[in-house]
Amino acid sequence: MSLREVFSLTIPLAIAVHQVFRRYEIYSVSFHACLFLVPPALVAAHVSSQSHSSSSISATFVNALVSYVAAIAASVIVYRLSPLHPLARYPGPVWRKVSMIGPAILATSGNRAWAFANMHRKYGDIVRSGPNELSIIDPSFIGPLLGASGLPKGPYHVGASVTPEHVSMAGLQDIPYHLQRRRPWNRGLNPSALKDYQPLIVERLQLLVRRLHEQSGIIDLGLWLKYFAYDFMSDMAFGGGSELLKDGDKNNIWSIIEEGMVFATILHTLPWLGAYLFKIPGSVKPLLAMQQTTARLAEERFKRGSKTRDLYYYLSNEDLPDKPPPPLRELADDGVLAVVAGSDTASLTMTSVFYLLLTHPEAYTKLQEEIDTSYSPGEPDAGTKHHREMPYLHAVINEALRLFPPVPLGTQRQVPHDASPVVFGSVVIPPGTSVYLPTLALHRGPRNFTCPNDFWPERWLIASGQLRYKEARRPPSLSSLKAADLPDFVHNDVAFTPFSVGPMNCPGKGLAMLEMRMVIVELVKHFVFKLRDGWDPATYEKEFKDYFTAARPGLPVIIEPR
Ligand code: HEM
Repeated sequence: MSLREVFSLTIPLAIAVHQVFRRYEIYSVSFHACLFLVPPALVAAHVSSQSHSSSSISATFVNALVSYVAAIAASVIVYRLSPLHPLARYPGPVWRKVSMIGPAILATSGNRAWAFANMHRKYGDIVRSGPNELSIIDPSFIGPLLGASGLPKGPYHVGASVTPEHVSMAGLQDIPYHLQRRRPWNRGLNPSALKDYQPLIVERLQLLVRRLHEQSGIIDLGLWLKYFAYDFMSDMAFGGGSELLKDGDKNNIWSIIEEGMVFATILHTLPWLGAYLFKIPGSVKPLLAMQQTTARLAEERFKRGSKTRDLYYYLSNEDLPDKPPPPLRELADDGVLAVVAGSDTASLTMTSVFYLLLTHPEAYTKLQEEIDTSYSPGEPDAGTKHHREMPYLHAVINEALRLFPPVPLGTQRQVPHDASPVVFGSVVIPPGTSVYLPTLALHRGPRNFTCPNDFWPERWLIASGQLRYKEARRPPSLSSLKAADLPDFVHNDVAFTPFSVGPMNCPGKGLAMLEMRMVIVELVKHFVFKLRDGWDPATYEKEFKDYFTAARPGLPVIIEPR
């Protein structure tokens, strides 16, 4: 039988299989193997049984397999670029419409969130950022898509999990199950739980201040903030167990987290790839190292039982004696969430705050004055009672979160495959579409914020009515203008989403804000920081990378006690 006859069977088969299975997202190697191997095997068996030629069944199978896979690939590409695709009406780069492989390669560079911002500048508010993915920066979509009646999480976390059953609470796509798993997190991060965590911050903060006093010359402030954040997170989540501030990072825990997040980001982009890589020993070593390390912390904590009311006290239902603890597997899967969400994000924001203060001396002086006025010299360390009277502190933190959001792209949502399309006016989001509302692009969009790329804490005071626009200190790009020539002041709070929005947003916001305020106040009270001479401040923005949570360069500073 000729090749032409083999093709006449495999090509229609490939097109039919593509049309049936394009509606499903199945991350199973054995399922994929059946899908790719069984049809060509059937063709080869059929052709060989009919043929009197001398070519072997294995040669026929190879021909059938190659033509079948090539026909599937062609069918996928043609369909994705065709006007028949449900997202055909949305603009976007062709390479993104064709496959997620290009976006996954881009993700390795850490420039994903910046690329989304650029894409929106070129293509507008709604961009097709993947074959079945939209990115939207029209802020009026934030409430409907993320709010109480919003969409479930997208499939991105599934790819970075050892199996689809080992997804942390943050990646659960089934809304009722997600909200059920979320309840103990809400209890463990509510204001009454925070009262128990506050003394832990104080203790670690005093140690941080002591350790910084012992340093001389140039230090990496970012590294010390990572040590602090990790030690505090260990106390808060697992009842202790980490001493980075005392001993340094001997077990390379921060490298384990940072390398693991790079892999996680690639697999977020190509969730099906995870199903393969987790089966190949050594191929996702950094990601496995991160997951195994964090799962071990959670398991050990669970076995120890609670000594204090830490986060796992709530996650294991120890606060609800009538309720049995959840399975150990769930507690272990959430370990990564406690560690990454609980330490990486807050330490990043504190580093951004100091970077911004040190590159904007006027703002640094203003914050120092506010802190010095609020806290009298003899006052006990690390009190929080003045936080409410410190608008500039709040403004500086917000501005750091705006310019350098710790989850730069935000998180993914998806219209379920079996749901109806989501319709807003003329915009239709078909079933199976993943959606991003990219945080960095929203935060740096001129339609949402005046001079969006400038560090200008005063904007928050103007927006809250505490300062008049025309009388406020201005950012460099407005400084030469007369008051009468100033552009309208734009400040769209809805577009400020560092902690996301709705019932699946960040439950750690209150804790993060408390921790960040306490640390910034204490450090500014105790030390004068100066950037190391010769360090190029542009490095920070250049090296601020999106690996789901953000990676950042070190912050080399000289410190002197005040
Ligand atoms: C500056 C600090 C922080 C920022 C900017 C931040 C931001 C975020 C964002 C954007 C999400 C995604 C929410 C979504 O999918 O809609 C998230 C989720 C989450 N964060 Fe935070 N976070 C911070 C600190 C913390 C802290 C200290 C904790 C405490 C452990 C925490 C715990 C969590 C948890 C458990 C989730 C998953 C929520 C869910 O899926 O229901 N975060 N965070």
